[in-house]
Amino acid sequence: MKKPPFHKSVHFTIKGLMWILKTERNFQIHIFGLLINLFLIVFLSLSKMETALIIFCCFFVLVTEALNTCVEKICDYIQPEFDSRIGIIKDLAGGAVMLATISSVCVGALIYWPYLRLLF
Ligand SMILES: Nc1ncnc2c1ncn2[C@@H]1O[C@H](COP(=O)(O)OP(=O)(O)OP(=O)(O)O)[C@@H](O)[C@H]1O
Repeated sequence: MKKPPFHKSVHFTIKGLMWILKTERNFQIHIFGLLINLFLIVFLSLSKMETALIIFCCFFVLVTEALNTCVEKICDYIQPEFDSRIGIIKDLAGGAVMLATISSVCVGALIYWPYLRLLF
């Protein structure tokens, strides 16, 4: 198959992201989390390093959620019926999102705690 030109590849990628944004509830929740973090970054005037870490963590979770959705879609395509092997593959992909979320919450707590302690 002929490789599409660069601008077409970008278009397909954006199409994929718009699809997951419209259809996947968990991805929407993580986007909401990103927006809250962007607000806090501005509101608390975080340093460059803190901002970089927070943004990296938010996108780390979004990336794992997108990959988890890919795994789920592939599984549903190749095996729509109940299959314990498919179950463990899906559970593992979901586990990856959970690990990314736990590590991101830890980083967020370490960064935000000193600011929030001063506010309250
Ligand atoms: N074909 C299947 N065979 C066996 N177990 C399955 C199958 N499909 C789903 N499961 C089980 O149900 C769980 C949820 O799967 P589902 O495809 O509904 O994901 P989901 O609810 O959209 O998950 P997420 O919240 O991560 O997006 C899986 O983690 C797995 O344990």
